[in-house]
Amino acid sequence: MPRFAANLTMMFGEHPFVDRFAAAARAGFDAVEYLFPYDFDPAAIAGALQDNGLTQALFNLPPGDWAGGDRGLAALADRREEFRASVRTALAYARATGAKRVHAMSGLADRTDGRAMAAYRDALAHLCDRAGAEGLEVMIEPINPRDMPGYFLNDFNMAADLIADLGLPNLRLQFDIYHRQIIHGDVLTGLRQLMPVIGHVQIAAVPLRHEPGTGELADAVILAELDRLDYAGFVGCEYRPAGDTVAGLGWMAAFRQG
Ligand SMILES: O=C(O)C(=O)[C@H](O)CO
Ligand SMILES: [Mg+2]
Repeated sequence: MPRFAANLTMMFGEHPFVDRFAAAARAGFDAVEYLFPYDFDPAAIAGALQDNGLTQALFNLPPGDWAGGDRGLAALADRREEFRASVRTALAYARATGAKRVHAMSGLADRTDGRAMAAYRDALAHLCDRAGAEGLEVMIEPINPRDMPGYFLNDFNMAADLIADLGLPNLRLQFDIYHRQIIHGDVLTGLRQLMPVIGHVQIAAVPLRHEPGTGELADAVILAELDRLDYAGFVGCEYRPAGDTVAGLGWMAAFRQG
């Protein structure tokens, strides 16, 4: 049975961010993820987790100036020191919350640019070293170019090759089923081939990124395949509810019963 984590950036938007933890717990989740906790004190996030009996599955490193268009820093050759500062910040939140994995967004850069690739490799080596010393895994996630034009890591084969080539023991793939379907399709084969390097999975319907089961994929078959492959990690529910979050959770009950 997949262990679902509510994505509090996208779900439970009916509530202010800090109240989404309680809402997720009331809805039956025992784990959460989100993009960025940095508007809040680490102790406040840790308290919200503890008060509601929740595990922190994943969160992202600071992405740079998100409102200004940044989508991560790792592949940005001119932002090396800022990236390294973002590592220190993220690790402080991981320590406070007990999170065991972080996602480093690559940023917007041309994947054929050798300087960007060198910066990315250097950034991942640095992050994996610092995170590994604290028992954490580092995720990299291919993101589809329709949602994020110009994103450096936009291909699952590129991510898998990089993980193999870098050989960093705690560098893993974040397999977002939504992005996989848009970039390549062939979701089940991708899961079967890449399972040895997958550290986190996320799910949403394609193409509208609403509740699983409402799009073009057989999401129940995909989730059953994760069980068949003995995937023991989290499945982040990184979708935008079509309406009220709780009213839209029927897909999960049906899956659990099925
Ligand atoms: O967009 C996604 O799919 C993510 O998981 C990132 O963390 C943020 O864009
Ligand atoms: Mg994702």
